[in-house]
Amino acid sequence: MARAGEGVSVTAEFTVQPAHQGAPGLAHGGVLATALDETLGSLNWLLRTIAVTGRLETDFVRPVPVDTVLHLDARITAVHGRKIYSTATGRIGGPEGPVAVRADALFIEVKVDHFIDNGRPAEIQAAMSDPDQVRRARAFEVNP
Ligand SMILES: CCCCCCCC(=O)SCCNC(=O)CCNC(=O)[C@H](O)C(C)(C)COP(=O)(O)OP(=O)(O)OC[C@H]1O[C@@H](n2cnc3c(N)ncnc32)[C@H](O)[C@@H]1OP(=O)(O)O
Repeated sequence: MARAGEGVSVTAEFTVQPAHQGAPGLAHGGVLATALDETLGSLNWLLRTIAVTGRLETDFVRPVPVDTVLHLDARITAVHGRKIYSTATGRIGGPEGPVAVRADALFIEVKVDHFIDNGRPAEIQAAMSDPDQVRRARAFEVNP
């Protein structure tokens, strides 16, 4: 779940499942990076801008055990032309708990052609014939 906050910021929660393990009992770093990327990416939806991740710099500060709820907090730090700079933290033990992961990101605004030109034709066709498909696949509600 993601919740829109003051300014252009979001909070989200991600629960680490057994399928997300890297080392036994611990979250894989790539999965945690994905949780950060998804949370940061949802900021662009609030800007109503289509953008893709250009750069994602991740710090892994503490190991994150399976069943942990990662409390994510992301915000836009700057927008310059097509470049959207943002930053996020993931805390454990509660929204005010210690930081386990953090990331700085640069998203680049793209035209919808980016996906039409580069995506696989079958999925592009399916998305074109049912525009709500993407919304359902990425289903999150803002401040439900
Ligand atoms: C609608 C659903 C969206 C869901 C998104 C979910 C998030 C994701 O996982 S996205 C998938 C992962 N990301 C990708 O696949 C992106 C792949 N990369 C690309 O397609 C291209 O490199 C792309 C579009 C980012 C940039 O290419 P292009 O449009 O030619 O822009 P380009 O002119 O090179 O760069 C624009 C500016 O960004 C800067 N920039 C681009 N990439 C980077 C980078 N990695 N690091 C730093 N700066 C960068 C450039 O220096 C340039 O800056 P300036 O305007 O100051 O000169």
